[in-house]
Amino acid sequence: MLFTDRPLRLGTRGSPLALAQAHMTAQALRAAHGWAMEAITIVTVQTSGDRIQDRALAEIGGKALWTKELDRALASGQIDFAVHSMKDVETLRPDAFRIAAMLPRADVRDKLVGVDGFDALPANPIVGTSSPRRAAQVKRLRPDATITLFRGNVATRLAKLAAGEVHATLLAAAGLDRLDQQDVGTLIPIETMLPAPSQGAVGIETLAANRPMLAALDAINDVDTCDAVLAERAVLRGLGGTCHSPIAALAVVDGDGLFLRAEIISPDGTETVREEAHLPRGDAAAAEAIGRMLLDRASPALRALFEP
Ligand SMILES: NCc1[nH]cc(CCC(=O)O)c1CC(=O)O
Repeated sequence: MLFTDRPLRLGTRGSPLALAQAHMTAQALRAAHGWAMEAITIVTVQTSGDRIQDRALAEIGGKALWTKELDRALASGQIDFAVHSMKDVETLRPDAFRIAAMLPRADVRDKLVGVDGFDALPANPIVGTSSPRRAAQVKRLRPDATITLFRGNVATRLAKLAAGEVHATLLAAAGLDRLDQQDVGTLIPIETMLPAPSQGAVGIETLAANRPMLAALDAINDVDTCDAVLAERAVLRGLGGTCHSPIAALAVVDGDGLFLRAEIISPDGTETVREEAHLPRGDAAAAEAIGRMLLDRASPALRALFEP
């Protein structure tokens, strides 16, 4: 039985990927609780990140580009819960909100789209990405590459590639899979490109005070995904980093604990600092310490990228 006398309103961004993730979330909840189709209504909310398409997000510098408007809708009661790509959620969230569940994580890897591999790129290739992490990792592999700013949703980026604006671009396998475009691009091994913290994870947020909603969401929480993603986000916190910093981190469940890999990379790709560690699950302090260790071992120039 639904705990309200009206449908629950699930807030999401309006991009095709966000909508696909919202439908997955609604489906998981209906299946877990035996709810009817009508039990959940999807409400789209435009975010600042969706609206601003012509500048690098790192340049805008504003926080919470993908979450602010959804937060407001949650706080004002326009929606009951919200779905996010965890990769786009800031590491420090207001106390009033709670990430109550994560769906089982999808493929965490990046894909190279446009050519079959980095070796197949021509000399002095042009690669489109707006991710500082991907840009730095590409420069590490191909110092002759020029990075060009590439924003917009997955379809927009694929159209720019098809129009010949760049030789290649990078996209998350998770996003392509959820858009039913699993044939696009070539998977890059994590040893070559360690993914962004939280890549491939979908999080569902509600108000910390909304107990029935928290309980309903708990039924669809994937604990392994949640523990891994929380550790990756703790590394980010330890570094003082944001999604605008060249940081990669991936935790995977390993026996009773987690195996965590993390790296920071200079924008020109010439300096990489890496750490690997086995951690207990739920030990945020240990994961934050990995972030600080990376900084301690970085050159002053690289460290400066993380100073507020
Ligand atoms: N920054 C945009 C964004 N946020 C989440 C994903 C993909 C899905 C995911 O990582 O869960 C993407 C697109 C991309 O990086 O290709």
